[in-house]
Amino acid sequence: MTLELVSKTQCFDGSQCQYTHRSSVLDCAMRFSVFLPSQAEKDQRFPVLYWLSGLTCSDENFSQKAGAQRMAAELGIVLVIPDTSPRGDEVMDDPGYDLGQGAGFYVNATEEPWRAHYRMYDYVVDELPSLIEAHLPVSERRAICGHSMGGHGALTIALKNPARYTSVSAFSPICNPMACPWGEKALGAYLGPEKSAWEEYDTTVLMGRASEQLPILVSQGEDDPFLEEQLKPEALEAAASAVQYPVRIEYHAGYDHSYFFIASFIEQHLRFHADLLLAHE
Ligand SMILES: N[C@@H](CCC(=O)N[C@@H](CS)C(=O)NCC(=O)O)C(=O)O
Repeated sequence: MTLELVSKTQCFDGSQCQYTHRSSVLDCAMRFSVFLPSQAEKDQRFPVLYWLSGLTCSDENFSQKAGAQRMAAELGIVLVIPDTSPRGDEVMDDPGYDLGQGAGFYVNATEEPWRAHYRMYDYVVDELPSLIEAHLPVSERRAICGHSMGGHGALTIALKNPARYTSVSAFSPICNPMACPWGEKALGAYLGPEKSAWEEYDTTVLMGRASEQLPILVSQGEDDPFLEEQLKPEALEAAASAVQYPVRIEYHAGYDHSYFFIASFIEQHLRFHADLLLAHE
């Protein structure tokens, strides 16, 4: 597997980079972004925080709007920001913003016409970390965080793979995709009508099946227009309390669903992960 550097920009004495590569899992060319703290060029290996973005995003939204680089540079954490779906002319798409390209939902699709390329779960869990760990100055300590659809991705991936991550956090996650319009549309298309297949990608269900508990932090804006219909943090609270899974859910008055909210609390999330990522290094 080879990586091609497409851009490198100095930022807080480190570098903000974009790479492309051929993904064998997704069977298409993919681009992702990475922030490397300055010390990363001096033979040190750094832990990684994977960021999963939401609907309509590419690797650029978080890189350009969250303002995460200053703290990542100070803490000594590499940020890896994948795209949100397979891409390209040969990849199936949908006219809606909430299905197809930009809306991969971090699942492995089993249904036609999606199954050929839409395998974002395997891409984020296996292929991308293998690539990053083979080519960049990183350790095997990983944490994962995301927003909205990406918050759903981060939580489900961490719950299914607790040994791979030190910690997980989410901004405004889709907590119960089996019971909201975004989730019903995407899971129905990618996984088919059988709802037992959807359970594999629903945080509220996976929480009840977890054999190991990871530290979880969730931040939610109270003025988020998607809060009641799509995000349903109360379903996550109920699922967590039913199995005594200690989830820290913090509500913030006045904040909406945008990157202005993320920018306001990203330092807290980075410090939360740093405490665990750097604890046993
Ligand atoms: N109708 C909205 C829904 C999509 C949306 O709100 N996307 C969120 C994630 S769920 C986002 O991060 N948008 C990109 C941005 O704010 O930079 C749109 O088309 O932008």
